[in-house]
Amino acid sequence: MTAVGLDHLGKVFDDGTVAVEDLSLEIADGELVVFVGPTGCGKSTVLRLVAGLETPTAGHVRFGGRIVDQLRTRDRNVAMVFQHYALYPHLTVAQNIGFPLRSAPGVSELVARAAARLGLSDVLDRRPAQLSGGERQLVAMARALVRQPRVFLLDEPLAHLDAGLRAELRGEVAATARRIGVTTLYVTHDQAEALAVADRVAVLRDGALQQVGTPAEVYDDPASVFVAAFLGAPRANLFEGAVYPVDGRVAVDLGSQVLTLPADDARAAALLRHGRITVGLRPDALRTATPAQADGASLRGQVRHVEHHGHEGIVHLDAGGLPTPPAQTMIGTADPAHLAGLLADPPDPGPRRGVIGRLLPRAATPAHPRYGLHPAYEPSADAVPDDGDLVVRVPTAAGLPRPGENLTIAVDLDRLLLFDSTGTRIRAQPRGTEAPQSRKP
Ligand SMILES: Nc1ncnc2c1ncn2[C@@H]1O[C@H](COP(=O)(O)OP(=O)(O)OP(=O)(O)O)[C@@H](O)[C@H]1O
Repeated sequence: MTAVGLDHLGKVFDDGTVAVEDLSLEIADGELVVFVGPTGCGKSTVLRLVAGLETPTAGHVRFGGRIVDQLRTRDRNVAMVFQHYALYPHLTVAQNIGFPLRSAPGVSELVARAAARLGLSDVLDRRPAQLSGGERQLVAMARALVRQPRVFLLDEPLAHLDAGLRAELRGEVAATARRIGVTTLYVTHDQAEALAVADRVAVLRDGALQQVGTPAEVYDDPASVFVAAFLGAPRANLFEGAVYPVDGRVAVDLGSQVLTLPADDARAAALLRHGRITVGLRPDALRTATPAQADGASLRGQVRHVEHHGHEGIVHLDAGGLPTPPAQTMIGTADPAHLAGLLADPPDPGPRRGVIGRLLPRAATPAHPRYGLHPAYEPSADAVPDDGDLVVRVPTAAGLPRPGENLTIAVDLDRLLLFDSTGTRIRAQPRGTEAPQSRKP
């Protein structure tokens, strides 16, 4: 078993496609790291580089401290399982699992052990056609593990299974990798699967590592708006916001509603350096409240629709927020020059005019003295699109609201996620480094 090191790893294909860019990561012996990201972000290429199926154009791959760039795949002792595995239809399960060992001594014992690890002991005499899809996938894994590889590479191993089986098997896959203690790199585009199985999650975007951490770290403490948006379902609510000081507090203006943080909030000083921000609210950082409980940490909204999920409802509210453009969350950061051009010269006519119109500077008011770009919610403009909804989880036991109802939503301010215009998280500052305007008189 082996620690795996990726040192400034890069892969540019002959046609110029940059699949992996300057990726550095240390994966501990026996650790299970899941690479997750949208399609085309370079996940599979990372696995292929580790396996030796591709040659890096920059950087190195290390196994146990030794650079393995020159080693051929078969000399690296890695086992790979792909989404589309191929079992031999005319061989039994036992013969399929033992196939990589051919006639090595002790095959039947090794096969029995690998089968037992994956719960396949009772089906060893069957042929693949007599197995379920999930069992076939487990046979492919057992076959990969029977050679006792140094590194286990799984590329979307469950992607072709239906959702129920996927959820069932992902626990089994993770448990098996941990039981064997083999260092595992696991690729998926399914964020729920990543959070469920990983020791650490590595989030990739456009070939570059965005963040790596335990599932709790990347979910609760995302480094960027992309990571916040990519991980979690329902997705984090993301709204455009403006920040300014007001009455000794810091206002986070969502256009038609304002959240306020006390000036001594550890994030206040950093926040006040940004006029416009993106505000992230995870649905589980919100809960319904009575109007009497409302203070600076609440929002109001009218229920648009409710999805019943058995134990809970997912409630969509119109809270008047202006959604963060997808370009900023999922595809790329909006180019400020491009945005400035649009603001100066909005396209006319067109469906985007309403949205851009709401971004245009509005007249300064005493409450908004310093910043021109407030996301003003204009009821007279185009209807707010559905993706501007505030999404909240409500336990079914508490009784689900009905469309049209007006709700007060308490916001857990400690879990308010704030991002600057480049999508980078605005974090609390260590004491003593606050900007002058946030200091108490
Ligand atoms: N042989 C190749 N030649 C040129 N470009 C390639 C090659 N293989 C992959 N790419 C490109 O490299 C990028 C990363 O591909 P990769 O398969 O690693 O992504 P991925 O994150 O695994 O995607 P998916 O989730 O869709 O499998 C993509 O833009 C892809 O089109």
